[in-house]
Amino acid sequence: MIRFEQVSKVYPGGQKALSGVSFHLKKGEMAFLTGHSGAGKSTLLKLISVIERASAGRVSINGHDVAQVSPAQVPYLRRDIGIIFQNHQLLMDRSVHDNVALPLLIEGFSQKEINKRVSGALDMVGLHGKEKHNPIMLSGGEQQRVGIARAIVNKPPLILADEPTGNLDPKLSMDIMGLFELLNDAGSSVLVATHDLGLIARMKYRTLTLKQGQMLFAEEHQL
Ligand SMILES: Nc1ncnc2c1ncn2[C@@H]1O[C@H](COP(=O)(O)OP(=O)(O)OP(=O)(O)O)[C@@H](O)[C@H]1O
Repeated sequence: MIRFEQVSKVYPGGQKALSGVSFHLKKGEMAFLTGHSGAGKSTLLKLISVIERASAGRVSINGHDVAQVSPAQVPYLRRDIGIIFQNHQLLMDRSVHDNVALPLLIEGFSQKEINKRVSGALDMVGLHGKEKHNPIMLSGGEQQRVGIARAIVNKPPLILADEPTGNLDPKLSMDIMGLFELLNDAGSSVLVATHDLGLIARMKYRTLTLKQGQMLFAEEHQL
């Protein structure tokens, strides 16, 4: 599904974020991505979602080299990726319903289908009944869950989550991880970047570890 071959990223200004990173996330696999603050986790997710481009090496999704994807094609590639950002990136002047509906509107679903799916996604993240609220009226953890509902509402084949449980208490964190497991069981590939070693320890998934931009462990089966 996702393959990195000797990928490096240097930001304009010379900040080296990734060096010679190689790994393969298989179709239907769920894995964690960990490492200290600044190790390059967000950068790695941004290269997959083509928010940033690699400085060297090859990033491919389903066998397609993303370097060949033109800026005009990027939105089509992103339709298949549910991205959960650290800072939610919600539209604060729109309702919770409108925020979650966004990926479905872009795909041209009918209003009836949109309402059904939005309601289902909000149920899944425990925000039933908050449709009409404005995100500004919600707590940080609730806003995070709106971002999660938006990322999963169109059941994308790939889910990328950057610290998805950062603002959530342990119970809610496990519920959200359970939700990712459900989506994984239904066929989505899932990559979760997190500092939360406790969370990783509780769940038996492969862990990709970054240290100062280099991949330390990317074994196929690490239990
Ligand atoms: N847009 C940018 N411009 C310049 N440098 C950047 C940019 N984004 C990230 N960096 C740098 O790249 C390195 C890796 O950052 P990245 O955000 O990928 O780390 P991270 O592992 O996700 O950290 P955190 O856990 O704190 O979110 C850091 O040294 C950071 O300062």
